Amino acid sequence: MSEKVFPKDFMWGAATASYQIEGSPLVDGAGSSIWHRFSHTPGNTYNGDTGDVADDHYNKYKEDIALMKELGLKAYRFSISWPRIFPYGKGKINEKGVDFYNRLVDELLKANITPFVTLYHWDLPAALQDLGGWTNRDIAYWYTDYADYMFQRFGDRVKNWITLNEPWVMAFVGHFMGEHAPGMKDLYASFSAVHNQLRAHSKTVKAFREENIKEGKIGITLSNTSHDPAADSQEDIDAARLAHEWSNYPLFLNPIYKGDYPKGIKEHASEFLPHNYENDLEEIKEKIDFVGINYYSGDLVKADTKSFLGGKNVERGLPKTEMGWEIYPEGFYKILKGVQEEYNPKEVYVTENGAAFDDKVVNQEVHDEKRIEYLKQHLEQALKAIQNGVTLKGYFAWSLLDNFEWAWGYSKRFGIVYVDYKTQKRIIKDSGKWYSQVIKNNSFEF
Ligand SMILES: OC[C@H]1NNC[C@@H](O)[C@@H]1O
Ligand SMILES: [Ca+2]
Repeated sequence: MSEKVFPKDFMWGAATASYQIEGSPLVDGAGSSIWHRFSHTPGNTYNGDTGDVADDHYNKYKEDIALMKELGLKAYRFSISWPRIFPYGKGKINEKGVDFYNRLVDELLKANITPFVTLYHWDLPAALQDLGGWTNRDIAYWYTDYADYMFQRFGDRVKNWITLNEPWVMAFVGHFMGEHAPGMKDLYASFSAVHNQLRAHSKTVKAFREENIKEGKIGITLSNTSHDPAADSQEDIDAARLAHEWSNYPLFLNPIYKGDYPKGIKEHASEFLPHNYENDLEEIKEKIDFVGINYYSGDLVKADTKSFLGGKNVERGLPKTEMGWEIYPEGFYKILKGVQEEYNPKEVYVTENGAAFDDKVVNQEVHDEKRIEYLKQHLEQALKAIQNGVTLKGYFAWSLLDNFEWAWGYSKRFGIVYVDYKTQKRIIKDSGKWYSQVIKNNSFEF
């Protein structure tokens, strides 16, 4: 393979999530989600933004799939909204909710685009939160029943399944920092949410195997930030390693592949792990078909006794995206290489990578050269990872469309396609045009 071309059949895609793009959160019998509640609670989101309309994808999905086809996407990663299917999380099924995803999947297949379905991208049915949500051990059963029902209804057409999106963010930004739904600030609840998400994930993998879905593959998507020691001192090196074990793929892949939490977590955070967590480790250890890696940025970690796990993030002084995240492409390589070395997954997909910049429309065009530069720098690192033994099979740009960026509302634009929220008009940005050339050439050089 020439040094700039990706392997044949490399899976080029783009990613979105239900609450961020669909709108119509309570239409056609859908139940409320914790993000509907959180965004409707004053003070929680920028400008009081909510997912009530978002990109109106619930109604415009055909137009958006035509856009994906125009871009030449091979695959599309999206999430199913659990409360559209089970308005109360369990029990009563909402056929109209199932219907929406049936129409979406059928339209994707018609356009020859491979669906990659995330079963859970944070919009938990609010009724389950009233029962404790991810801190209630029974959620492992509620989630598995929901997932298994999705396998039964869509398994004939959907072959690639992701159980959870970024369980670390759900657990800690949602239950410790309080900046995401359900808005808790409780470290014990956070580790309980980690543990119950792992239990739910592995029970679901077992149920998936029993469904015998032809050519079916199941994996998990994990968030990652490349953490380097601020100085070449043992305490900074240790702090950076601990930050890696806690906030990156090891927190979940160590239990899944090796049957226990990472060493550093057991040494420094065992008091927060649920009582008798050891009894669940054998069940959590369950083979998966691929690992989904999300990557955006890197930081430096400096030893700091006042911070959780004894480390605080400091900056390198690199250029930043609109999110204030430093642009560190080398960290992408480190994360990809690291996951292969530490757990040797059969397959790896980059399930999210992208950047928010201050996009402006000029004569119906968006000249987002910074985003093209960001994507190119990161694709160079992804190709280098493949050339160094990483079993990387595909890459999903985050995101197809500008959308609801959680607590930041609509103030941060990650799309390769611009959305004018007043008119719901879509404009393919220069980065979208560039990305369609990458797909055509299977290379970032053309
Ligand atoms: O912050 C950008 C993205 N990060 N991963 C999860 C997605 O839902 C976010 O929009
Ligand atoms: Ca097992």
